Parts: sequence; C-alpha cells; structure tokens
Amino acid sequence: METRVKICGLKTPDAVSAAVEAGAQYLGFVFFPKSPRHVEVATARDLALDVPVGVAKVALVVNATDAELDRITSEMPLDMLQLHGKESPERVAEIRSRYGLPVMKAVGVASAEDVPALDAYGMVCDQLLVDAKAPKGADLPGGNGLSFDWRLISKRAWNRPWMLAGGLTPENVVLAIQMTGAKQVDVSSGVERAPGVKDAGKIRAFIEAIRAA
Ligand SMILES: O=C(O)c1ccccc1N[C@@H]1O[C@H](COP(=O)(O)O)[C@@H](O)[C@H]1O
Repeated sequence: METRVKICGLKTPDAVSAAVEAGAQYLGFVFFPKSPRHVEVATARDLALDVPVGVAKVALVVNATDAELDRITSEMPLDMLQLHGKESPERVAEIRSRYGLPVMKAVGVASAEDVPALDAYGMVCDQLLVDAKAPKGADLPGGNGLSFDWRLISKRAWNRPWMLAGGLTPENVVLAIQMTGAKQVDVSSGVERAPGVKDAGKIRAFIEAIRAA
C-alpha cells in the first residue's frame, strides 16, 4: 500500500495546489489563533471548495467548543476532524457522535509513559495521530517541528489506523517510516520556508522521497 501523506497548515490556494499536485491524500486546515498557520473559517471554506474529490479535507482544532465546531463543520466541506488538544476520551467520543465525521485524535509522545494513551484513545477515535509531545510552556501543542524517539512505537500492535507526525522533513521521512512502519505521515513545519509559509519545492521533495523509497 502506498504511504498516505497529510500536508497540514495550508493557508493559500498556491499551497493547496502544491500539495494536491504533489499527491497528498489529506490537507489540513488549522483553526488555532496562536498558530502561524491559523486560517479563518471563510478562508478555509474557499480553499476547501477547490480541493478535488478524493483528497480529504481535515479541520485541526485544539480543545474546541461545540460552538466553534458547529461553525467550522457547518460552513465548510470537511472529511475529518483532527483533535490536537487535551480532549478527554469522553470528549473525543462526544465530538465523533455529534458531528458524524471521522475523528483523528493527536497523542503526544515523549517517553514510554505516554504510549498507553494510544490504546485508550484508539478505543474512541477513528484514527490516531502520533506526534511529539510539545515542550512545557510551548505556545503550540503541535506544529513545533519536533520529533520523538521513533523506537517507542516501533513494535506496537495498533488497535486503530494511525499517522506519524512530529518534525518530519524531506530528509528524515523515509527513515521515520522504516523505523515505525507508518503507512501514513503528516507534516507541517518541515515543508515550510518560514513559520506558516509553505514551500512548494519542499512539499514535492517530501512526497517524492517517500515514493522513491
Ligand atoms: O501546525 C500547527 O500550527 C499546529 C498548531 C496546533 C496544533 C497542531 C499543529 N500542527 C500539527 O502538529 C503536528 C506536527 O507538526 P510539525 O510537522 O512538527 O510541524 C502535525 O500533525 C500538524 O498537523
């Protein structure tokens, strides 16, 4: 099976086109005002309306309220919700049932102590996103360009489909896939020329590296 790629943090038509043309299967739109990748709902809607059918549009939210989710899900076409905050398993289940969209729950990993949460969240979501845990006091819970020790998940038995994230780049993504067995990968800062500014050449290089391996 071909490795599936998510390019996250898209803000412009050019960045969306670059990701689609390079062959990404998922596109992420970040709704988190502290992020340099934050987009307003109206902007994300315009971008999403131009995405070809078959490429999944993912809304990334952080501890979002029902009111925020009501607005995002009603105003733009979406295929998946990515929960990237401290949502409890109960909240993940509630969101999944309320919006009828597949839910991907991000779980931060820094040490072996963090790994059991993958099983717990796997029971309530449609897929897991395994990311590096953000450093204490960081402004962003993800999108920090940090990776974690991939050996921590290299021999796991998974109870849900999952995606690898955290500090991936065109240079390290093949090794990350080899070490973890990931069939899906997610990248944001590793394909940027500045925080929040995607680089079409890096997006292409990221996906070409995977396809060439
Ligand atoms: O990208 C962001 O700005 C962001 C903000 C808040 C939560 C998550 C965010 N991004 C996600 O973080 C991971 C890893 O990103 P990176 O490749 O290390 O920059 C990825 O899943 C993004 O979707």
